[in-house]
Amino acid sequence: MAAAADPAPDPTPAIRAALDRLAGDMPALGVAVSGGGDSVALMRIMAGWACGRRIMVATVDHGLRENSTDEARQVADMARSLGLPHETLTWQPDGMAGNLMANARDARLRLLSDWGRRNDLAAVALGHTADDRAETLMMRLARGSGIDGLAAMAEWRDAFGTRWLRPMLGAGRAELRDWLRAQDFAWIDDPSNDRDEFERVRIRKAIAAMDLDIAALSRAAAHIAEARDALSHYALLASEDAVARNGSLTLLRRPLSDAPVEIRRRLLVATCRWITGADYPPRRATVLHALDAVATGNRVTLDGTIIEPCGDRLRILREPAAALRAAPSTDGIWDNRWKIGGLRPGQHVAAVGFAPLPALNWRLSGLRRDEAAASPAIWQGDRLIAAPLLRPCPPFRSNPLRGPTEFRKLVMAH
Ligand SMILES: Nc1ncnc2c1ncn2[C@@H]1O[C@H](COP(=O)(O)OP(=O)(O)OP(=O)(O)O)[C@@H](O)[C@H]1O
Repeated sequence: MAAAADPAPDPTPAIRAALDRLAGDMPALGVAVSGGGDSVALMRIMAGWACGRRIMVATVDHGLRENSTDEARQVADMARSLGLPHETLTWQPDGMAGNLMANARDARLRLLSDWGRRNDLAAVALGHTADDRAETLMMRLARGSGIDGLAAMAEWRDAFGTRWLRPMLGAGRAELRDWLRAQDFAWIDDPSNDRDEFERVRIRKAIAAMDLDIAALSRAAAHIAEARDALSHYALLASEDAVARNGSLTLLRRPLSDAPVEIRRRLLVATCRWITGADYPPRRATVLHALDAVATGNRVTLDGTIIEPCGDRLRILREPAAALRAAPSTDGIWDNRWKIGGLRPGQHVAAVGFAPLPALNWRLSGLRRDEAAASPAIWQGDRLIAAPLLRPCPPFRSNPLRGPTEFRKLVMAH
């Protein structure tokens, strides 16, 4: 008599435990489901785990494959059968410039993030697995990435204004598919997962050819992530005296210059992102170059900011040229830095600029000239109505979008 095949191991208890750890007290959560095996498994596991929590499902239709609309509909049907509300979010690529996959991923995260905000979701869960983490680690090793890159895929991350959760990093892709098969649950196979022109597919095949242990690679990435978190804590300590004012930041030079280069790099990146609101850090080589210049007492520009040694301090402010390039705003959110209240129809926010400064007597504001030039002003056509940072002018109100808490978050960001 043939021996009965071993039942597929059940990956769900570990994933439910990860969900408890990452999202235990969140009342409402989203799950992003492409229809592939991993995210379908996650949706099914979350439906069973919900226990009174509101779980919503979204699929992004990139329109990049012929049947993408039909696939989104299939996911909607699966969600409905689990009693979960589903929404399809449509991406309209504006041209095909740049790296299509990276553009599609960023667009996907932005659409999902807006969806999460509209629906009051505390976080959105993604279906990345131990295989994804292992592949990312290998890709980044091959590119010579720094520690943040090698920390490949954390269990949670804040980006695009949303908290993303990855509760399945402890589970393997094959294990999840075995589980789905054993339960008779369907999923959609994406043919591009087999196309050699994608770096990830080539790496996946290389890992298989070398018979590398996915779980061990994934654990290595987790260890690197722990080391990265320790560095972030050290950086936070070195920046304890940071002062945020009028959209600029001042750091003490001493703890900075005494710190190892990686700590200084992390601080400069956090500072830059705090000022500009950029989703991604400036390139490593550019940051290291800026650090060298600053160490020798020079003023440099970095990614739309000015970094300036000033006695025992380092000041980082918005570069006026970058502020002048920022799109004029009619809703009050300007240059990804300021929220201006009290705008009337026909008025917009744009940089103060240099020309009108004498009329505003900017010296009374205590701001420096370049700081004043990069600050927000209310314009009617080409007439400057008010510059709230230079002189308070009700009914206009100005609030920076980020304060000291956001700075600390950015130092710890991954
Ligand atoms: N089109 C999409 N719509 C919604 N979520 C998506 C979409 N594509 C990817 N995701 C989310 O991002 C995660 C990682 O994306 P990735 O491209 O690695 O997955 P995938 O190959 O599409 O398949 P799978 O769903 O099996 O993870 C997915 O698990 C899913 O949570």
